[in-house]
Amino acid sequence: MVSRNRSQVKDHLGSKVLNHPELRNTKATEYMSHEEKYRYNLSRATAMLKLIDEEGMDVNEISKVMSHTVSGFTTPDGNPLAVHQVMFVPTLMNQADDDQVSRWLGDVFNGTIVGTYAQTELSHGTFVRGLRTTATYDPASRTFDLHTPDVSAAKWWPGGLGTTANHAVVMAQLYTDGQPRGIHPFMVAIRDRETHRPLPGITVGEIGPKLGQNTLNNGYLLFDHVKVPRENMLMRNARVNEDGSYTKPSHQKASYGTMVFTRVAIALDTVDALQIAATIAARYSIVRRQGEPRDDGQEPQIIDYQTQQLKVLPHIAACYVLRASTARLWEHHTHVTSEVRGGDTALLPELHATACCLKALVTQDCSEAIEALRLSCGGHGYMTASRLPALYAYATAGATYEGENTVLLLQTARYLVKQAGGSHAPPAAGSAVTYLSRPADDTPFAVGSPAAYVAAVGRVARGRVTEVAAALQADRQTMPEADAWNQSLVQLVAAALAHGRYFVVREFAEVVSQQSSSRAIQQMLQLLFSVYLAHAVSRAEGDFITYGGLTPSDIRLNRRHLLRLLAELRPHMIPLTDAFDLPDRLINSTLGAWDGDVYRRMFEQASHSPLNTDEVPASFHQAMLRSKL
Ligand SMILES: CCCCCCCCCCCCC/C=C/C(=O)SCCNC(=O)CCNC(=O)[C@H](O)C(C)(C)COP(=O)(O)OP(=O)(O)OC[C@H]1O[C@@H](n2cnc3c(N)ncnc32)[C@H](O)[C@@H]1OP(=O)(O)O
Ligand SMILES: Cc1cc2nc3c(=O)[nH]c(=O)nc-3n(C[C@H](O)[C@H](O)[C@H](O)COP(=O)(O)OP(=O)(O)OC[C@H]3O[C@@H](n4cnc5c(N)ncnc54)[C@H](O)[C@@H]3O)c2cc1C
Repeated sequence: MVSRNRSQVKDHLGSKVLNHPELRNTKATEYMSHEEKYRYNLSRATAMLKLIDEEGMDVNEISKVMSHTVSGFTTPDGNPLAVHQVMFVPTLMNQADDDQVSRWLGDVFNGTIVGTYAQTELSHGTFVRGLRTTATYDPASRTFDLHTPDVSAAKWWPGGLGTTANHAVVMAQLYTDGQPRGIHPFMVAIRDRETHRPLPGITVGEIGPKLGQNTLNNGYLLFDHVKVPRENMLMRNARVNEDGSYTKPSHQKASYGTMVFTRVAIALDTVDALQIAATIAARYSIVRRQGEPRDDGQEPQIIDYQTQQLKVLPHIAACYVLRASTARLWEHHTHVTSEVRGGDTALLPELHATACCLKALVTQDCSEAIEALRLSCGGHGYMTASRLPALYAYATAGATYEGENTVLLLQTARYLVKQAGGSHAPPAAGSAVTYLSRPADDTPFAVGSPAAYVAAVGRVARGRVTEVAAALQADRQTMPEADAWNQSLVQLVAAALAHGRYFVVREFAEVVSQQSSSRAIQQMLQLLFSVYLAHAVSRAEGDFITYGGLTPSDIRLNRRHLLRLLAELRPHMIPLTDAFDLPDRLINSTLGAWDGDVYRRMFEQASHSPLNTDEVPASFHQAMLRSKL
């Protein structure tokens, strides 16, 4: 199929998904049991998978179908096949060798093999080198023995593992020739393909309810000396030969590639959730009137309160700014992955550093923003039917999975301090860290000049990174490395976030400067950028004084400037969120429908409460009257 651009894909999806015979009719899932919800979400996830197959979509198209905008409609409680699609299949494509790909991929695509990515264990998630599931090679039988030494080493969390998958890519400590070789991926059958019963030696099940995403079907998995053929170790990178000899991968962390891809996908996708939340809050803030009537006799629309503008409008600007940088990261990932497949891993360290940093920055910003948007809807934002709680649950999961955010920011910081100290290979042309080896940009700060703001954001990043690099270097002279690192953790995290912010604003500056199709669009992008920048300064005033070259007077001016910009943006709020092009059925919120008919929808959803079926529910007689006796 010919590759389509973003909006064509959206239109195409709009008709394909919203009119699909197995997907178009939705049910409210709030009152379903855990099992019913799972069945409902699984059957819709399966229909979606078939659609992807029928359409022959490429990875970019699949990323749109899997995006939260669409998957929130197809699988509102979490997609039990998400990890199959986003992690299991990409792991096979990138880490299995050609023979293995041809052996498995047919069955993956015809739906016989359904998989998960089983890495995290009960006692280890972050510290991957500490995983304790073992895979010990026996040259005599040419098999690996997969084993869980005790319950704390049980795999715990993999999505779809609970009751959906029949295979898993298992990350385990490889032992061969009597030597530990580190973490490697193994393709393991965990359930019978026909009966779906767990295979001998396998203990598997679902882990239980969570904050949200309850049909992701997260599971546990234990191995009791399960034999796996040699050919099931994924061998594109490292190899174990028949005699047990070991060939190292071309890059020490080659087997971490799936995590890099998924971090990039999560960063891109969490912006989708923010767009939905921003649309809901914007529409509600227009419809909702409350307060002392004004001269026209009407109570004010809540968006006309300055405080409400601050709660809502900067997050609309963030949707535009974060969308640009995450889309850029996605393209960059595609480029670096093809280089790596060709054997050139030079760009991998920086891709890893950028993916870690953006995944963390975006999920942190978006979950904080969605919570602010929920609060901006007052009491009604607390209702499930507003959709805001589920959007929050989705975004905040992204702050933990695929690398807990603090841990990921420390990975970025590690790269940055090495760059600042010159102890890493110099950055390639076009690198995002060249600013660290150049003099600081001394463009004077001026309220109203985006370029001056971008320069200040750059000075904050540079100042943060060089300061913590120097502190770390000094501490290293007097204490062990681990203690020196620990002394600087908080500042390292702040430095990585500041670097991420600089990356984001530079990318958007480029988008604004390259936009040439319409003057009006360029002006609107400039206004959005100004709001984002002024808000970024207002969130980190101390940093901008300490490192950014701003004076207390600049800070005061920026506060006023931000409020003026918000008033300027306010009339454009609805067109700017309409431009996300989200049909009501995809938004699925009582507060966020296009027609603004909020109160009727709220009543309508209340009518679904099973407690309203009878005037007096049976429970009253069973529980309350009895307790009076
Ligand atoms: C198709 C798109 C659709 C969009 C839809 C999106 C929907 C989203 C739904 C997805 C559902 C997600 C489900 C969630 C799944 C999971 O959570 S899977 C489990 C994920 N787990 C983690 O992320 C664990 C985090 N921990 C780590 O990654 C690592 O342990 C660590 C913190 C990076 C440390 O690793 P370790 O091996 O201990 O590192 P060191 O030995 O200390 O070495 C550090 C050096 O290695 C370099 N490095 C580390 N990682 C990478 C990498 N991935 N690539 C390249 N290089 C790497 C690092 O930079 C250091 O280099 P040097 O400084 O040069 O030494
Ligand atoms: C919804 C969901 C889905 C998931 N899906 C999967 C899946 O499909 N497959 C899979 O394998 N896993 C999955 N996971 C697991 C997930 O990847 C881990 O939970 C995540 O990587 C965090 O690891 P952890 O739980 O060990 O956190 P911990 O590392 O225990 O974090 C606890 C605290 O310790 C801090 N901390 C830990 N180490 C350091 C350090 N070195 N320096 C500073 N602070 C540190 C953290 O910052 C955090 O504050 C999923 C998790 C969730 C919530």
